[in-house]
Amino acid sequence: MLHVGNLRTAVLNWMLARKAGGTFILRIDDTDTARSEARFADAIRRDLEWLGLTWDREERQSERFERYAAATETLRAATRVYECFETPLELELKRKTQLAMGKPPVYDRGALMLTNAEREALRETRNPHLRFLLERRPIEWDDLIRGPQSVDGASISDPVLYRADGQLLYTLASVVDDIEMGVTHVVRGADHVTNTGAQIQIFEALGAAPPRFAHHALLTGPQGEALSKRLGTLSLADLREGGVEPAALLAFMARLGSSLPVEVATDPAALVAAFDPGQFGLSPTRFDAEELRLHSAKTLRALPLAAVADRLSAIGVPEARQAAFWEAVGPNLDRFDEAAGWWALCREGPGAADIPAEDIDFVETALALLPPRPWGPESWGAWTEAVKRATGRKGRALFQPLRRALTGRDRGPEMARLMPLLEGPLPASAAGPAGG
Ligand SMILES: Nc1ncnc2c1ncn2[C@@H]1O[C@H](COP(=O)(O)OP(=O)(O)OP(=O)(O)O)[C@@H](O)[C@H]1O
Repeated sequence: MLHVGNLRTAVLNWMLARKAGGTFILRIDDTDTARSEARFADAIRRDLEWLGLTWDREERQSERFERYAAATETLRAATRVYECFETPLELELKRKTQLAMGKPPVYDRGALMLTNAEREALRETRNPHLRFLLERRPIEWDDLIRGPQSVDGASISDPVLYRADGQLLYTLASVVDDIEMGVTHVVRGADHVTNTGAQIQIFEALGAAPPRFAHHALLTGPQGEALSKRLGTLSLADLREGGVEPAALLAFMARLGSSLPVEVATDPAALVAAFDPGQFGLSPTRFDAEELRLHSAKTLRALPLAAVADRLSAIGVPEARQAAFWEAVGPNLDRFDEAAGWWALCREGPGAADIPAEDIDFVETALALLPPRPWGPESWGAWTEAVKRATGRKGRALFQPLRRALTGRDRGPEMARLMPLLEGPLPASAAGPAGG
């Protein structure tokens, strides 16, 4: 399930591709046959579609195993891969010993020291895993976000390409794909910087020029704590169910931690046009779900009718009433699903008026002064003026009970706009339940 951190990667890649007029590829990394299920890929597609992050091509790694095997043979012929037999426990022990001696925990290439006889003996009892042999030299690239980068090949462990159970890992598969699919730019989180050093050598060993890389800062929680998939509330599915507007989430992700402000942007083309990877900083970017919710409410209120017409139809607002309804109710919403309650009020009335005892006589008088329907934009002003003259009440003491009588609520849309939409039955009397 995608979370906001993964989404950050998707949004930046999408903007880069769209701005350059390039091709945005959705690549499903499903080489782990045990863990890969169609429902996860479906959820990813659903999340991206919800946000409008359309892709031009889809590729699945599970259909390309023979390509990865061919690349492995190329590396084998060039003696750039070697078999290792250590168990995870043995590797952990080596790491601990190195750390205890104050050494960096880099794989010691013990497998290269084995004699043929030792190797044969190990093969009898263990399945090997396969490592890529790094050249121990500095690896350099000009990162589109981080600027000139250098990773020392001697400071990283030879990366594992295939695990002992035969499972192919992302490190090799993604390089092979990038070469064969003509990938020009790889944008991903800063957790991949070291990995990029290793992968650049794999590109070169396969005779290909590496693509351009951009590593964005990782998102953290509001207190700087790490985000992880396990923080369920930050999955896209949960944000969607929590009423976050897709346009708001997109704009938030497109700008957070950049030199441009997070603004209400109901048209993604504007975000794409202003995008430049150089605008993003290196320090971790704080993500605050509460800020996102506020930004979402602001975005929702700014959405034009055309952007919400389908959803208004879905809650039963007829086309002819949509413009007036959205004008009245839209500016008052925090999340779209609240609109259904307001539409129910328009259709069905407020139900029991539930007027406080001290206001019952006042509301009784007021209801008798209601102008006849149909109500227009002037009706609220005319009614409240008449009630004011008849009762002498003014300000909050005048308006609040009248709002409550007509809507059953103490807060809500501007009454002058809402009143013409109220078609449902009104309270028959201030004290009793709604009448016909
Ligand atoms: N907190 C984060 N902030 C920004 N980007 C992130 C964050 N976490 C992951 N990413 C990015 O999301 C992309 C997908 O990464 P990956 O599948 O490893 O996600 P993950 O959530 O870290 O997964 P896992 O829990 O399986 O390690 C990568 O580009 C990675 O850098």
